[in-house]
Amino acid sequence: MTQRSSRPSRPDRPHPPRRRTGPARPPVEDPARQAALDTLRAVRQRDSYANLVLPGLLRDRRITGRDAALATELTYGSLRAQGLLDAVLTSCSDRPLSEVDGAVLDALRLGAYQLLRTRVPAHAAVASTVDLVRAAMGSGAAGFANAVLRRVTAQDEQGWVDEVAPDEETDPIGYQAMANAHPRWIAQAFAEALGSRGEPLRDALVADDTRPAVHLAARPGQCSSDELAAMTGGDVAPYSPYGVHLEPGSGDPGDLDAVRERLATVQDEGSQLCAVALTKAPLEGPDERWLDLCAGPGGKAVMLASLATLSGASLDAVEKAPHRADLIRKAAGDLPIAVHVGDGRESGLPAGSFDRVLVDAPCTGLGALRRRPEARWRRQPSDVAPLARLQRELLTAALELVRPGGVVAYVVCSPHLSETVGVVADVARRTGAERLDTREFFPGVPDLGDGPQVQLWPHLHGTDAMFCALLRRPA
Ligand SMILES: C[S@@+](CC[C@H](N)C(=O)[O-])C[C@H]1O[C@@H](n2cnc3c(N)ncnc32)[C@H](O)[C@@H]1O
Repeated sequence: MTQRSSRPSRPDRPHPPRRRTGPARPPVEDPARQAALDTLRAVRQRDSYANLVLPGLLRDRRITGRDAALATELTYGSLRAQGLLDAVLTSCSDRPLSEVDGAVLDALRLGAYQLLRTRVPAHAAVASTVDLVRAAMGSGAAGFANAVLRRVTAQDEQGWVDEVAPDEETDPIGYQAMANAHPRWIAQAFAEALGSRGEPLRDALVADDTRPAVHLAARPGQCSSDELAAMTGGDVAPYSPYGVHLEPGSGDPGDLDAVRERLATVQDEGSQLCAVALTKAPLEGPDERWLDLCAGPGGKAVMLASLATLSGASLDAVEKAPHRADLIRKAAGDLPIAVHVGDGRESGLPAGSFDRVLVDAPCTGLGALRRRPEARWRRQPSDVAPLARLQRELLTAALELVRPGGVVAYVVCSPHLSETVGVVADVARRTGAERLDTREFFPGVPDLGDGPQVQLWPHLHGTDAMFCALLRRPA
């Protein structure tokens, strides 16, 4: 049980300034924090993706080495932890954060993150944040930031969690959600998928809150995982026959020779396993035509096309968004992939004409939150139902496009039951498709539960939380 700390009496809560006071100073000499702050602003104002904005900023400003590493840690960390940071900052401010200027709030989050979750000394975290605020907003805002952050220093992270989280005994999911900086509804969805509220949920949320390794996939037929590991200094992955892991923060993997020369792609090991599983299910009769029904930007299509080429099959790829179809063509290079721009639900491709079909359906992406720092606070519970409807329709279309006896892999990067077993059970019932024991096609991978589907987890497998179910169209 969590003991709630009795809070020491505090000085009056600081009031945020209503408007700028005093002249702004020239930019501070703190390129790492300035880059982090500018990225937070882009994410807040323009709904940008931090992992697209920050690398560009670092490149343009020629920020490298330790400064680049610090900027990355502070940016991604502040975004991941936003809900927890905001709960703490709310406790330290006399008015709702919605009334605090957005630029000041970005800086406060950056400062609070340093205080609660890094080893940056408290005085440096406060002073550097106050400098950033002064440079951008003037001395009134700087005074407000200083007062709020000084109050944050009153406790460490655990102390604040005990204060702002729901009681662990009466609301274990709410407590774990706050302690591990996840929205409650996502922690609830994880708990339902895990069938547990206790240790497994905590382990899953902790792993989801940790910066992941970069995963590479050696291109089948071009390079082995041993060769790729030797070329990149990485480690051969534990489960995927093509996988290599690189340390988190090993730089932009797009700069690696192996990636530039198309010997490897950047791809989560879980995605590799799902694509390979589709190719392993036994088939009676021809095995010549494969289809990727939701293919952009082409990660799994490249893996499938490489394997298809080795086994004498061909790959068609459907993608609804034209710019993502272009990405497939670009990723394919000289691999023969027939790319079709269109809706997978009515692709116009002949029914019953494919031997294997992948449906890597659009989803909430709750399984890849560790790779998209801001995503967990953007997604809403109301996103789930329309996606689940689309997923059912796409899976139904796939079972029409595959020939009798052919195999469909339904894959999502989410453990949410409405997107996973809910979709598969419903479509299998309505179409009469046979659900295969998918675990057989993930050889050597432990902790796959009772089947027949496979749910991977960051805390168990070191992969994104990918879901995969193989179905066979009745002969
Ligand atoms: C999860 S992503 C696929 C990732 C891809 N398989 C890979 O490994 O790189 C889902 C893709 O489906 C596309 N999509 C969304 N609705 C679609 C539809 N109705 N038909 C076909 N593609 C669709 C999205 O644009 C997105 O590119």
